[in-house]
Amino acid sequence: MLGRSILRPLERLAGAMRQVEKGDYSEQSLPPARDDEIGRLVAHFRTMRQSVQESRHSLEEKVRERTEALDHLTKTDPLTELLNRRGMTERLEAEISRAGRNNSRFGIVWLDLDRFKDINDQHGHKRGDEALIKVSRLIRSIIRPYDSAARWGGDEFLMLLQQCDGPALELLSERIRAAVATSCHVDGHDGIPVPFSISAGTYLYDDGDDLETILLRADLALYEAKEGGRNRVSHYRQRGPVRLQSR
Ligand SMILES: Nc1nc2c(ncn2[C@@H]2O[C@H](COP(=O)(O)OP(=O)(O)OP(=O)(O)O)[C@@H](O)[C@H]2O)c(=O)[nH]1
Repeated sequence: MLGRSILRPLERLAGAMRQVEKGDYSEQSLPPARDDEIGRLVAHFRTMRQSVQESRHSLEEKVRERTEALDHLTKTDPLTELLNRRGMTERLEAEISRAGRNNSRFGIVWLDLDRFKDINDQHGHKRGDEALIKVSRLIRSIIRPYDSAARWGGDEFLMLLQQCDGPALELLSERIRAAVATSCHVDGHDGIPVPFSISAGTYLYDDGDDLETILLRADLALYEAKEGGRNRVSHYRQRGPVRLQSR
């Protein structure tokens, strides 16, 4: 009698508690509802289990949100809010394996402000920062929604253009160069606008390329654009030397 009415219900309740301890909030076979102390104990347990489950869920949700925010921060450049080098490296690596799987191609534009040191030296670091922000906004307004842009460091920007071919890469990089040259400036002394320009090197992914090769070749093209006189875009050609594209 004592066993059936008291000990067995208490054993079932203890079993249900152990389940909750293990993180299992499913409806355990609790003793049936009854109007006595055991029944009230079971009812309290149900309420407590629900409240523990809700708190845990909300805590997990907060941790997930914070982790996402932190992840975003570690991959974002604070000045321009573009990706930083780390964020872009991750995208590039993902794109390289996607291109390998799908036999698709993508393009890289490596862009660098021309004589940026002079802007800093003559008009101040704040104006230099403004120039970087202007370039970043312009890039964002020109690339397509599924492309990515990063501030690679200092006055260098890197763009990843998905599903790209040679003509599209040339068109887009040239559009960015021309837009900076015609519409970007910093406010110089006495409010006189001081225009500035960028140089860019491009590279189109080829089968089997790794990250290092891609970056090296885009950088080589950029170097050629600088050597060629700046305010120009140079395209690295597969199986051949870099050829300069004139303005
Ligand atoms: N305002 C500002 N300047 C920066 C920042 N990061 C790097 N720089 C400056 O960017 C300049 C980069 O100049 P360089 O790459 O050496 O060369 P450049 O003057 O742009 O000349 P070319 O690239 O040869 O055309 C340096 O003076 C850095 O101090 C930044 O966050 N803000």
